[in-house]
Amino acid sequence: MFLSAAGGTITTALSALFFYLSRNQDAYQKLAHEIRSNFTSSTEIRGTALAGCTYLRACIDEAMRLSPPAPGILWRDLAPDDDESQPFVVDGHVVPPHTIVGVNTYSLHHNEDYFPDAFAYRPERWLASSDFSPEEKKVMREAFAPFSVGPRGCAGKAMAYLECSLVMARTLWYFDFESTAGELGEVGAGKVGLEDGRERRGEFQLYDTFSASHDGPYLTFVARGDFWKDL
Ligand code: HEM
Repeated sequence: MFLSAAGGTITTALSALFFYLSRNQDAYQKLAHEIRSNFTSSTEIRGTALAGCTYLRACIDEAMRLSPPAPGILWRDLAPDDDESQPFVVDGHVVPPHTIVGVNTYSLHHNEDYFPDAFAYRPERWLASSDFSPEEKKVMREAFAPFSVGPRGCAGKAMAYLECSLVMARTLWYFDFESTAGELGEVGAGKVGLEDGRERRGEFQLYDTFSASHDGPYLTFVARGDFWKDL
């Protein structure tokens, strides 16, 4: 359980992050600038300085919003020791005993009522300084649930953010990257002619098994000067 919770989810989160950054130059340039101006050597890329990279966090959250590593429905019902003499009420609806209920995370994250411009990769929506109103930001924050919520939510959330942050920040320290030329560079992307809902080229495609699986992305990395010699 621990390995499957930690491994598949992290690889999907990182793959989605690389995919969206390779296709959104504005976000890529802002993130590369944040990493390359906040640190003076690769060994500094850790701890509170890394946690303080707000654009990096926004990029990670926006990738997990668009392509949540656990994209399906996390079913719930009353626990055996819950008091069934009291009605189980969800958002004003009485749910009869022994009924399972759940919310699909992919749908939640693409609901225009919660996320304006829901299919666009816009890390700015997570920044304090963004154009979104405080009310819009509050709604988005509350509707964002890649790790689920409550007592059965993800036990590894902090580690997940640390892993994603470290991998992306250190990659951008040592390399530039872009989508690989030709057909391989399109692996993982939506395409006209695929099944309904999979036609958006800019969207990283997920296949919901127990946790999500995916294809690609294939990227080409170019070393930045001589920095790689520290490795
Ligand atoms: C981006 C990465 C990750 C995402 C999106 C994610 C997402 C989730 C979600 C949605 C659940 C709730 C499942 C449910 O309610 O049925 C969960 C549970 C869990 N996660 Fe993660 N996870 C991630 C990384 C990790 C890592 C790195 C670890 C461990 C180091 C981990 C350990 C766990 C464990 C142990 C549970 C079960 C908690 C419980 O049932 O009490 N996860 N995760």
